[in-house]
Amino acid sequence: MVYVTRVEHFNAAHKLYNPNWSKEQNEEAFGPCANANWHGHNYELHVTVKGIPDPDTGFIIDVKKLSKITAKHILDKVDHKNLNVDVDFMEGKLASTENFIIEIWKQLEPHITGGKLHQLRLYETPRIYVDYYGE
Ligand SMILES: Nc1nc2c(c(=O)[nH]1)N=C([C@H](O)[C@H](O)COP(=O)(O)OP(=O)(O)OP(=O)(O)O)CN2
Repeated sequence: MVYVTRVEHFNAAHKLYNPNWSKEQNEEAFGPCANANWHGHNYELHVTVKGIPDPDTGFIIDVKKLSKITAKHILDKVDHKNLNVDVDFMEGKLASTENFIIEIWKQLEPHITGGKLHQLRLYETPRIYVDYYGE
């Protein structure tokens, strides 16, 4: 089994806010990321597909095609957008990195052909990232 990874990047704005909580509770939980404090991140998304290389191409999946699939189903919807307001698949979700990666998986996984989606890694900042394996 071989694992091939394509790295993508995008910029998006968000705030961390629980609508069921008071302003004070949100500030307590999320600090400067809460309430009206919209801010942006330079996200980096690592998409890893596993499989056996095709004997004719040597590819599990052509990473150029993988990049186009990711662009169509994720990047075109989130790049330069507000995750709390503009992104249909984040509607009703708290825009944490954890929730975001789960929703990205749901959008992307059905469109991966050839290999199988193995892992997503999403960097919110160079010091904060989450991994997700679809379970
Ligand atoms: N478990 C999580 N914790 C936090 C998340 C998250 O998604 N999951 N997100 C945030 C905020 O979005 C915050 O904006 C993170 O950015 P920042 O404070 O700039 O993060 P850094 O630690 O990289 O920056 P420092 O300057 O090193 O503090 C908070 N928590």
